[in-house]
Amino acid sequence: MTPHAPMSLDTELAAERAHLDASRAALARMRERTEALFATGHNVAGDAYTAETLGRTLSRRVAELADQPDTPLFFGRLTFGDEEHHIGRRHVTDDLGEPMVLDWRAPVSRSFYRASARDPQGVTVRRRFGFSAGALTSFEDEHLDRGEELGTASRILTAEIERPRVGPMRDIVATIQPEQDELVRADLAASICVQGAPGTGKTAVGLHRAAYLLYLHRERLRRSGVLIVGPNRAFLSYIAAVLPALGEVEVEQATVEDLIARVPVRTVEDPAVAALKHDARMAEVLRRAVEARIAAPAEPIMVSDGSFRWRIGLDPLHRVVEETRREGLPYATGRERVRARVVGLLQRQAEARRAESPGDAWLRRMGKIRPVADFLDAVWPALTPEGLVHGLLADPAVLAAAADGVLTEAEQALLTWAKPPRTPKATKWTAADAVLVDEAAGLLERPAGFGHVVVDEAQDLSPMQCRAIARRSEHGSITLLGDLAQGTAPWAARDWRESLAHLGKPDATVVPLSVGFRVPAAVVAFANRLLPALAVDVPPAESLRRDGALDVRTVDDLVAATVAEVRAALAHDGSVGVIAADDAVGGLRAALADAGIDTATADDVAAPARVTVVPATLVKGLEYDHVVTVEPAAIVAAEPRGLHRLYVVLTRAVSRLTVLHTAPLPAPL
Ligand SMILES: Nc1ncnc2c1ncn2[C@@H]1O[C@H](COP(=O)(O)OP(=O)(O)OP(=O)(O)O)[C@@H](O)[C@H]1O
Repeated sequence: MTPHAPMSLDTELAAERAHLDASRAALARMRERTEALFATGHNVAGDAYTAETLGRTLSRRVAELADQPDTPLFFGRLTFGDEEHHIGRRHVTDDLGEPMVLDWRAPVSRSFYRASARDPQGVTVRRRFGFSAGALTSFEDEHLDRGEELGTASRILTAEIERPRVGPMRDIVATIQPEQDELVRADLAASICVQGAPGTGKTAVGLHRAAYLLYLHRERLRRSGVLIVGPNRAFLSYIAAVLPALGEVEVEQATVEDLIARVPVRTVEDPAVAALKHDARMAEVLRRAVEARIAAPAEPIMVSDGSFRWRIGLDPLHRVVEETRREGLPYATGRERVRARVVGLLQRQAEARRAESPGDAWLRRMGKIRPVADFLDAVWPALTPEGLVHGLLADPAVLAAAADGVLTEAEQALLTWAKPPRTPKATKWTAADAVLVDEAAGLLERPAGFGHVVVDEAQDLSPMQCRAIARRSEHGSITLLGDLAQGTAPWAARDWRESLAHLGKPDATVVPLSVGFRVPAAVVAFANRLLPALAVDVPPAESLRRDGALDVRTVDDLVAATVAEVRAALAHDGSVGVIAADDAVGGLRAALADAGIDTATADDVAAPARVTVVPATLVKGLEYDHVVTVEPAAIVAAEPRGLHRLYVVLTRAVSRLTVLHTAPLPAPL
């Protein structure tokens, strides 16, 4: 588009609306063309494989081209001298292939986020659009060439930040801030760690970075994949719609528990035992346990092969095992390497005696022939990850051998089962066992890795969980997002360097984010009173939001006060989150139901109910427009890192926070 002559605001708004309509129509035609191709795909493809690949590509493309009527197709416009570009969620071209809307990730769009009066990057005017329910309602211009710049004073940014929240998380493409954009557009090769106070946009940055990388490295990342790791299912369902809204429909989103689910978790165990199993020293114990399964050859191999007899003596067998061990391959690969080397020795004898090279069938037969199989089972037996962990925890002698000098005797005693289950199958595994089984699996075989992994709420990962992610990102990069102040797990990180080392990315840069977009200043100030007691070294948050309200009240009857507070909150727009200690949730839900107020659970983001009652342990990463926190003292008392939990709870509010208590507030407040 070329810029028009100066117009009145109304005419200009009308022109922009016309461009929006035309862009929507063009997008619909792009989609129709793809759908038509999809319908005829199997006719044009030469063979079944091509047809299937084409079908998959096209159906993905159809999904990517979906138009969400209530999200604007573009949200900005850049004028570079006599050139103009609308910036939106995806490329839209007219029938001649001319761009009508540029994808926000395109190189040109970068200036929309980064240009400033000081460094205009060729931009003369930056325009932001205001929207309501998909309709264009206003715009705001910054004449960068005249030194005009609104920064965070932008009305449109303020309106977006202060918008009453409802339902699942939305994308922030229209208002990504420069320091966020720098992280979003960091190189694929760069692993970064973002330390940010609550509501500084860490989750948003991680999701947009995934979308950006997929745009820039489409083919490569489609093959290797992008993974988002979040703390729990409620969180994952809360963020699930963001990437599809940006046209990215193929990103895997999982909890660490999903990722490592090789054995069913059927029971819980003593926290001290779990903490020990999450300790990095367990990696060394498991490594040694695997190594201990490799034995020195004790007998030569004799094979009868038709009229021939082959024999491999102890010396060459020793050399085969030693050489393979030194190569440091995953154990299962090593086993196959030993097999291949033994067969190679047989082959050399056969060639010498028969003066011809034996064929593939012979090689395969030798690989499986009894004496060779017996030899392998004796020196390099087949192992399963769960068999290995079972063997370790069931037998104090096996554990002692592997843990000598690594774990104390008391720790070893803590680990071994008092009543060992007879088989791995009969074992009632715990969540921490699953972590050990995954570590064992990584020693046996390298898991397929992802091209990029985004880890949210990373402060709660244990060293062993970090290692599980490291195995899946060995040849890729990571974006680690978290806040040390919000660490609630017993093994929560106190220092990002340590987590990064366990993640295999010791050199990643740690970048702070400190401007908060969620929590109003008054609420941040209240929550920040907890910081000195949390024993972490993090920069405190400052809020962009001057609005919002905080109300801390002593009440006589918690349940009645909660019901009354929720009823009052429902007079406003936006979601209401009631957050209480886990064991108080049932009672509050019942009381609200008795009062005729429908409630939802945290993992049901599509629920029509505006009120959600959330256990304190599930609320990490979520936000509600109005938060009612019930009895902070009970939240703190419920777990060892209860003050950290309370800090998380108090920083969930977007507009208003009400704190109701009967017991005195925890001391730091
Ligand atoms: N640049 C932005 N423009 C508009 N809204 C933003 C921006 N950055 C963040 N937000 C909004 O601020 C809120 C908090 O963002 P987000 O959940 O990503 O923060 P977080 O740092 O992950 O918080 P927590 O530590 O609590 O998990 C969200 O509603 C998000 O959409």
